[in-house]
Amino acid sequence: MNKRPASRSAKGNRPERGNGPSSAPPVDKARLAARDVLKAVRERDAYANLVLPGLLRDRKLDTRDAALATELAYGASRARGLLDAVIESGSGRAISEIDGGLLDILRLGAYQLLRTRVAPHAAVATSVDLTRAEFGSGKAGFVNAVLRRVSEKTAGQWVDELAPDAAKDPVGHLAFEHAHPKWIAQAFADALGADAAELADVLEADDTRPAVHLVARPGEISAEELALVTGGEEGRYSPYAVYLDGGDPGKLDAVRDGLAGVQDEGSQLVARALTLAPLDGPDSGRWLDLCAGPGGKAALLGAIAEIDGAHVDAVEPTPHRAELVRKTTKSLPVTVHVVDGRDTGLDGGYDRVLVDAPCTGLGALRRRPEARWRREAKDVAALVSLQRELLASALKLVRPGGVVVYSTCSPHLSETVAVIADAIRRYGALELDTRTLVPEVPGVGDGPSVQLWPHRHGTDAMFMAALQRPVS
Ligand SMILES: C[S@@+](CC[C@H](N)C(=O)[O-])C[C@H]1O[C@@H](n2cnc3c(N)ncnc32)[C@H](O)[C@@H]1O
Repeated sequence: MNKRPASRSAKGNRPERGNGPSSAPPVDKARLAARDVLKAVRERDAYANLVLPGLLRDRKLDTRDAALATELAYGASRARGLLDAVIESGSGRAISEIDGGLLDILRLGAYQLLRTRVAPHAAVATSVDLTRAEFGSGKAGFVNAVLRRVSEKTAGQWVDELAPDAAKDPVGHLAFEHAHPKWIAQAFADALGADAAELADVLEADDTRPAVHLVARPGEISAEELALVTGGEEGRYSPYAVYLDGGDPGKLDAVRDGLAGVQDEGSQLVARALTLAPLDGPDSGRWLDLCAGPGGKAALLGAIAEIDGAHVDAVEPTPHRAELVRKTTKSLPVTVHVVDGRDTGLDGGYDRVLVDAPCTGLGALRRRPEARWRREAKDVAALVSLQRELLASALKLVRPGGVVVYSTCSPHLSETVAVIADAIRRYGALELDTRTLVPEVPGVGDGPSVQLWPHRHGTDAMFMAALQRPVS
């Protein structure tokens, strides 16, 4: 099991009183913030990465406390399945029998014990303090007893004791060890195919905080200039990408002024591939983004369209997401349509159509800490039928000889190659060698489609395939 980077011990964290009895001992700000994130995720299905930043701001946590709160909140959210198995074993109770408020604290404590270098006594003591402050001494005794039992074994020993047998169920074993639901680990193994030996690396990459990727808007600023003004590093693959080590990209002048945006390099490659795809016949400049919200790819397509003298119609049925597309594409040759991509009412004849389909998002789990425990295998079927309908609609809207690029931020085979195979069978679309549209990127699979991976490329696990509508 991987060890997280050093986290500071409880000592030195500035204490704060919880909501409990005034005689309760103080609890530190960072752990209280992390606990409140776990609580929001559990009680109101909140997204950890949306709750935490506001909370850090409102409570004015200093840099060190904010870093610890982030590490604990995100880490415990990601590792939930593993932590719960250990807590069940340590408490002798099913998770469903443990009060939710105590469970948040136990998860936080177990995470510190198993996956950080926080001193065990500090992990236990701060959890007990937090419990006593909020729930009283009786419950604090329970938390103390459970965490002491958790601390009796290392992470590796817990895995040896609780994970499925590696010889009989290798995927189940790795899934447990790397804190992923087995169905997701299996989906990754299926997509890796002959390279399934890389499964541990993919799972590990999901637990690694991704670098911030910026996109330098073509026509506004070059990646070289953006790297210079931000102190970042030019991307390896996309000519528009710049990597940042950290910090708040929203505070960068280039982002505030609209010269650059935050966008995973894989997404940049997808939008660019659409503009590079060979057409049968001339490009009249009619481009369509059929699933545009919140507008990351539409903005890059719009910027390239401006240079190429083209125009982008951007479709998004959800009004508030359509508004986001409008904001990101302001002053670009992009028209937003708040309609369903399956029935747009738009005139066909487009040269290039992007279907960046709604999907399980399994390829972007590193960005959404709790997402892996929220998604269920049964979600896939409904998404696949929507994906097929959207791709069918795109193939009607594109002109003969025009190109549709279908993409997902998921490597799940049902959402990727199976959707493409279905479209080829039903509509006679011709599949292009999509690898030629990302010529600088190695290791994208055996083709004709392209699969990117976080552990190989540092991008989200984006899939893309280019289909051409036959001329006759
Ligand atoms: C993966 S996101 C697209 C991300 C976007 N291309 C970007 O780069 O920012 C999928 C989008 O499809 C939208 N969507 C869902 N159902 C749709 C439908 N029936 N027609 C068109 N878009 C749909 C979702 O609201 C969501 O905004």
